[in-house]
Amino acid sequence: MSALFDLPSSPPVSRAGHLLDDLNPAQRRAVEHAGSPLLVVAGAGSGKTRVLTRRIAYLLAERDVHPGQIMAITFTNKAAAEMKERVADMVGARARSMWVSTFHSMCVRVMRRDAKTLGMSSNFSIYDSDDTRRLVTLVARDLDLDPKKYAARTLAVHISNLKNELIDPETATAQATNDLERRVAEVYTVYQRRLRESNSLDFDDLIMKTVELLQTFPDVAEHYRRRFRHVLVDEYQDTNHAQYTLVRELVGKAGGELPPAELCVVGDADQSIYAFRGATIRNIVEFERDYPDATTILLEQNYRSTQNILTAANAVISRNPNRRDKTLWSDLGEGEKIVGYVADNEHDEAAFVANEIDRLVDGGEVNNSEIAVFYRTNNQSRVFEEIFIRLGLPYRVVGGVRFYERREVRDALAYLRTLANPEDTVSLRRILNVPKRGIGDRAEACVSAYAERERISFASALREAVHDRVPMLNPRSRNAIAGFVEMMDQLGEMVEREDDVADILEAVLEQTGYRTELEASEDPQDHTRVENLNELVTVAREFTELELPEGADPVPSLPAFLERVSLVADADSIPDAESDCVVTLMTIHTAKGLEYPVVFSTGWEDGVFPHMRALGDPAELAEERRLAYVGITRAQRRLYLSRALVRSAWGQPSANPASRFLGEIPPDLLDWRRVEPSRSAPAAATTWGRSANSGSGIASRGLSRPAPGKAGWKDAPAMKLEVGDRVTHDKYGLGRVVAVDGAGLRATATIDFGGSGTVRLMLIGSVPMTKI
Ligand SMILES: Nc1ncnc2c1ncn2[C@@H]1O[C@H](COP(=O)(O)OP(=O)(O)OP(=O)(O)O)[C@@H](O)[C@H]1O
Ligand SMILES: [Mg+2]
Repeated sequence: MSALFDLPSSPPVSRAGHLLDDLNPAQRRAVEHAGSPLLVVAGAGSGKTRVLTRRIAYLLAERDVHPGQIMAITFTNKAAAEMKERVADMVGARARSMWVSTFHSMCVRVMRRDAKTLGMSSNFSIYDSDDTRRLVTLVARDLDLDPKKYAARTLAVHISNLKNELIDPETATAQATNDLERRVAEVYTVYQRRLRESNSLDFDDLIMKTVELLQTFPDVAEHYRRRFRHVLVDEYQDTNHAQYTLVRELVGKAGGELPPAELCVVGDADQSIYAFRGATIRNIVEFERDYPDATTILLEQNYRSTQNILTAANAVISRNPNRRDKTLWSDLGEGEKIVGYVADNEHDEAAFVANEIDRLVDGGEVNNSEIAVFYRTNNQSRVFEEIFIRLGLPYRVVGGVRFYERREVRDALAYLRTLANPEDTVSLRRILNVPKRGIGDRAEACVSAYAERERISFASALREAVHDRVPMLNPRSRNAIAGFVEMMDQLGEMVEREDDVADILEAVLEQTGYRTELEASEDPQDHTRVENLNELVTVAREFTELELPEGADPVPSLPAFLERVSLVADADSIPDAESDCVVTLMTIHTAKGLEYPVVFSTGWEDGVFPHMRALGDPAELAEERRLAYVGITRAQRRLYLSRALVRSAWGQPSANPASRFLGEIPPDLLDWRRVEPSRSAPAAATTWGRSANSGSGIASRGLSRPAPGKAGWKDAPAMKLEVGDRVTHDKYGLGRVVAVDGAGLRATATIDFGGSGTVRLMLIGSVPMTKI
């Protein structure tokens, strides 16, 4: 559920009063502000996105700005579509001529129009991370690099980092100071040349080339600056250097013939969670230096969450060094306590979440669509899916292995991409022998070597092969290539005629024999593949039937379709609250900007969250803590934090201590439904024990409790503790008692063990703990 673009929708707004009525004074100032660059900085849920959307409406309704003069940048395509829809609700169809999109979609649009200026053709392909890796692999192989020493994935990350910093291959080469950097620069140089020969751009190029275009060709920059008089950016804390520069170029500088465009950015440095993509809070922190006449507005009231949730979030984030402290408050009341749960293992954790969802929904408090389950990494979704399926609980997983990443779908799209852009070598080589048609690796290598030697594209080299000009090629391969080229030419005629993309796709699946081969297969997986391909045809059919926005240039459906599928991101498949009544499962990264009445945030274990990688690295740990802050602040009314004592990762059960972030939440905000049983406190097993996996061998790791009913434990006196007592525990070390509950058999103490977290322990039995 995302209630982010909640403009008043009926009746159409025409008075400023209506647009400003339900804003607080600071928000109102941000909406009304005119002239100088504007930065709105504020913590989570304080209405930043609301201000941005409302500002657009205000510009149109009250400042006579034409929709065509507005460019707004959101973090996902879905957010962009929603924002646009809301504004269209208010001002009618003319809102359609605004550009509201992600950075990437915006750049595709610019590049389609102006690629020729950079010497490229406008039918370029967009390489996603998988294509990028394939091309890097090919390049590294051609350069004879040892794949063990230089993994394609790593090289690709380095190249991406360079591009995010707008460093071109020449500069990278000149700046390289060690062996790795030199290798990276070498691969980058060839990789970039190959991209160009393939008439393709990777994701990072979309931004970098657009910057290059604007910086190298003042008349092009001038065109966009004249057009876009208002630039608005949401989630500014997650922009990288390239995106920052792009915004600067679009806005233009003071002192020129044209005054700079009005810039409005909103963000929260505490929510910067994309450093691994080069995002830097520098952009937000130094906004006032970048734009000396800037105005900054702070928002302090949070309208999303209850105070308990906010206090917990504030407590966690306040542990980060070098941050500007913010006062964020809510008048929604204290609300429920945060529920904590310590599970035996990940199955137990999932069972707890599922039962609790059942209980909340049965009780009529919320419906499924108001509930989200978060985890740190995608692979954690599986156990939830298993149990949700078993219980018949409707859900949707956002992200993970996506439809467009499936092999058969990628193959089909590679055909379409090759048809749209014959120079697209990665796509062409992918489908050259799929389905098998007798063009083996050796033949491919001969063609590739010839292409490289003659400095022609792989597609041109294939044509040369048909005319027997490629050496070392045997006649059978040559015939196979001739057959392939002829088939592609025939399909290419459909593209020239601008047939519907769905018809072209159908023709591809039939003429290549791809579908027939899968249908004839005995493997049940192949039948699923046929279904996926049929689904792709349906997507294409729907796309063809989409109504064109008013005033939009009619574009042939093939390139437009390919562009659409290239830019689909995880977050674009977030269910709509109104139409899909499902529980949403996703990573915390994907949940950025969203809000849900009930949030289950799971896997709060050191090594899981914070991620293993971050444990020894203060900068990464700070980023994980920001992620914790983002996770907590998605919750409106109820927040559950859970962890598992043992979790299987890569087939191995491993015991994880509590996430250190749990220990940073004031204990009085937490209601522990189940605590970690102390090793010899078997009562926990009888009182709460509900391990979905007991007897799975995990007990041998010494984490399970002794079987209930063993002699002796009931007779042991309960340890006497009071709030404030200091204790030392065999496992957790030093701690301080923060609460004591129950008596006799039910006596428990909640103890703050600092870095090891806050734990509620049974006091009966021989607790491995001493009062000091
Ligand atoms: N003045 C207001 N009155 C009532 N509700 C408001 C007000 N401002 C914001 N809200 C509501 O508060 C919630 C959070 O707003 P919004 O999503 O815009 O915050 P944000 O600062 O963008 O959050 P995040 O940092 O998570 O992106 C939304 O449901 C929004 O409708
Ligand atoms: Mg927001």
